[in-house]
Amino acid sequence: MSTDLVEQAKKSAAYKAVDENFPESAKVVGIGSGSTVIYVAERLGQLRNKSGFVCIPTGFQSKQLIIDNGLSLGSIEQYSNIDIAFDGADEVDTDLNLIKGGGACLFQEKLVAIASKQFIVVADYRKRSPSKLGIQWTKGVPIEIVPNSYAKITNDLYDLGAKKVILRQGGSSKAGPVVTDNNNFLIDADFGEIADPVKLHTQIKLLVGVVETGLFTDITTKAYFGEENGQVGVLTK
Ligand SMILES: O=C[C@H](O)[C@H](O)[C@H](O)COP(=O)(O)O
Repeated sequence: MSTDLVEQAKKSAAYKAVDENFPESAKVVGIGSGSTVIYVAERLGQLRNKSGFVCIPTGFQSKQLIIDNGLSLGSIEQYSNIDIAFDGADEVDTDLNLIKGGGACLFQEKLVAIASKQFIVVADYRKRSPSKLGIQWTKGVPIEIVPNSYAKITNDLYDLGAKKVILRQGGSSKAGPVVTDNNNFLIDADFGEIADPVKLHTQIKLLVGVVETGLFTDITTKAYFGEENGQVGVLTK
């Protein structure tokens, strides 16, 4: 698989999503996290009226994207009504449910997403599931947790039917677990193919110590997929 092809797919999806959805009247815009949304920020930075709206970040990387592209930075505390938000996804099912959090940013992403009138997903062709979640993205559902609850939650997730539960590690970049922008830990819990994402999200969310899950259900307005052939596919409810 060519890296150039994937990169071009991300860029095409992001540019088209901005061009087709960004309202001239938008005053508050949510900016997601990850490698695809880089192109959203780039495109927004090319707009003539870029000083006419404020951008709400979903984490450290997102904040840097806003600054680097000459956009105005605001906060969710100042602006809790967002006109439109753009974000990436790790997997999108045919009902526009998502798995997010592969880059450890899911909590702030969900806060911005649910505060937005329109939530537009941008992704490359590898993220599109032919049916349910858990088919394309097999690393598990990312779950942000309060650090000292990880052992208990790990057991609880197995009780809920998880096949594999991993406390995400920093790898060669950090000895020990990944720490999120909110100073929490992340668990990746593999449930295989997810028949009912709303039910699974609810069950996990009820566990003591869980801050948020990477299952985004009933939030997405549209998803843009950069395809291998250079086209962009759009999925709408
Ligand atoms: O935590 C990270 C976010 O949920 C990202 O939006 C997601 O992982 C997709 O990222 P990318 O665009 O790099 O595939």
